[in-house]
Amino acid sequence: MTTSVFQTDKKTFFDPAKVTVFFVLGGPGAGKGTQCARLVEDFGFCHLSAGDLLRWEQNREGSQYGDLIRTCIREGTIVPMEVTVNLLKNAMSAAIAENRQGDGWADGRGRFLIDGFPRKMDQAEMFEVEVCPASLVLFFDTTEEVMLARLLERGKTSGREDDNVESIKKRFRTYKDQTMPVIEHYEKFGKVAQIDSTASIEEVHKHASAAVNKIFSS
Ligand SMILES: Nc1ncnc2c1ncn2[C@@H]1O[C@H](COP(=O)(O)OP(=O)(O)O)[C@@H](O)[C@H]1O
Ligand SMILES: O=c1ccn([C@@H]2O[C@H](COP(=O)(O)OP(=O)(O)O)[C@@H](O)[C@H]2O)c(=O)[nH]1
Repeated sequence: MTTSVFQTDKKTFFDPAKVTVFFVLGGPGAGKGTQCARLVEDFGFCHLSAGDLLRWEQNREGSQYGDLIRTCIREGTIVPMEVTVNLLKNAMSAAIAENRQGDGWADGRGRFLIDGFPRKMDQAEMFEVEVCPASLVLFFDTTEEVMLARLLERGKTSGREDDNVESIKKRFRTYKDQTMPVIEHYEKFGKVAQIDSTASIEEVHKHASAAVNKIFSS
């Protein structure tokens, strides 16, 4: 059976006013996923990686988007926003319906780290209209040299089709052209915490955790 990712239509199954969202951005291999895992331990976030959701949809039996997603990921381009935003919405609804326990999850509330999203201005706009505004963008920043080395190392075991030099170069280009303007947009609103992710995992985590704490204690 072919089921659509658009099952929530335009409605969300949760109260956006009760939801706290942090976007997590940075170049490919900057350390977004690694830091999200640590922040989940600290703050009880639900970590949703847009890339992981797309890979899941790509492999889902009956998905009409499998080929489209596979091509975009290999070419380092961005999957049309409707697909990604709806996957995120569905995953957020499911997390809230799970009745999670812990910090910030009582009474239909939820805390989300949305990792690797929004990668392009149109996605940011659609998410803010259809779901909710983000409280903060955690921006993990390092050099292409560092990211390349990390991705090639990760590629030895990740099994990801895009952890190879050719795809990585294309992802760097997309990041510069499409994602940097998103970060610049949020900077204008004072909503970016820029963290140098060249340092050790522990050191980067200290800064990320402090940035999140600042929001929750304000
Ligand atoms: N601060 C760090 N120092 C060294 N290696 C790191 C650091 N952060 C992440 N890594 C490693 O770099 C690779 C890419 O990190 P990952 O979190 O998957 O990046 P992203 O989600 O931004 O693509 C992984 O293999 C990870 O273990
Ligand atoms: O909102 C998103 C997030 C990811 N992707 C695609 O998924 C790939 C992998 O993204 P992920 O965040 O998993 O990896 P990263 O490149 O940050 O390591 C990207 O290059 C894009 O092709 C996308 O189209 N839209």
